[in-house]
Amino acid sequence: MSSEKKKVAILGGGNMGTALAKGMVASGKYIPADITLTRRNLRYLESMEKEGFQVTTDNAEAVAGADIIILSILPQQLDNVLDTIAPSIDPARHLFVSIVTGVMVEDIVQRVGQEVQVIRAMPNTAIAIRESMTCIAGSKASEENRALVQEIFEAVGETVEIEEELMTSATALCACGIAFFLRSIRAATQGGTEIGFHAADALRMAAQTAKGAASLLLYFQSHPENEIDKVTSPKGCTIAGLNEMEHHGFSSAMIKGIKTSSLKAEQLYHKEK
Ligand SMILES: NC(=O)C1=CN([C@@H]2O[C@H](COP(=O)(O)OP(=O)(O)OC[C@H]3O[C@@H](n4cnc5c(N)ncnc54)[C@H](OP(=O)(O)O)[C@@H]3O)[C@@H](O)[C@H]2O)C=CC1
Ligand SMILES: O=C(O)[C@@H]1CCC=N1
Repeated sequence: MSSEKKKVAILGGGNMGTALAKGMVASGKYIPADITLTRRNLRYLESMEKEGFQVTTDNAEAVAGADIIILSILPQQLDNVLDTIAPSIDPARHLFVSIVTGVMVEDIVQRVGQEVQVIRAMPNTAIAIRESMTCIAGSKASEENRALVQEIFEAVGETVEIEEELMTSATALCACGIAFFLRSIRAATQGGTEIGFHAADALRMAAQTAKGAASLLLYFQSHPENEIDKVTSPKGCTIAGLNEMEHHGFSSAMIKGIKTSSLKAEQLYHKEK
């Protein structure tokens, strides 16, 4: 069966669940009626319902009507949801995709049955505009199901297949990474405002500059230092500013932040057990 024909239940229609649903529809491979979103407070899904998505508070009912179940609740909400849906799971039909941070495939199958196929995916919020970097791990799933999940996420951005043991690292680098790069754009905006631009103009200028920097790397497939070397004129203002940032720990702060996020991601589910 091709992915277009599959019915999807997204359990946890919050930030990621709704962004993923919108991205899937924007890809043209799904229509809103194919996708059911669940959450306890349906008031927040009214706009999705108006767009034609199915919405319900009943996770078991959503599972019963779907082929692909996407877990998009918080780590601390997972056990409760899995226990509720366990009786409705048909391992021959259902494919589970978990985007829940810090939860291993083994954690899920231990709760719902070893025969259930589970693939982990770690997208980021750019999935809403089909620009996600999604890391996928599911070496125990069938090739057909892995291809299916890859197809879903390739329609909403770039994908890379990784070993599951690297999933928390992927979370820090790519999912949390959106916030890290956004904060650096905000900082650039603050600098731009201090040197003369209105904040809104500075933000637009900084965001397009950041997009240009990332695009250079992706287009030329080059190393950042190659591109930096082209900007830093001898005795110039770029190297003066860059070195000042490094004296204040710019690279070090990013590296330490990513390591801290990765450690935290690892503890989100297991620490509370
Ligand atoms: N935000 C991000 O950038 C990324 C997040 N992730 C992971 O994705 C998952 C979701 O994150 P995010 O969307 O940001 O979190 P949100 O808190 O925005 O979404 C979680 C949703 O789950 C719903 N929920 C809670 N309990 C239940 C339940 N029993 N049944 C159905 N729905 C329920 C909540 O709604 P209500 O309270 O109304 O029930 C809420 O809307 C997390 O595990 C996170 O770690 C992964 C990649 C990126
Ligand atoms: O902050 C979090 O825990 C989630 C996981 C990755 C992005 N947001």
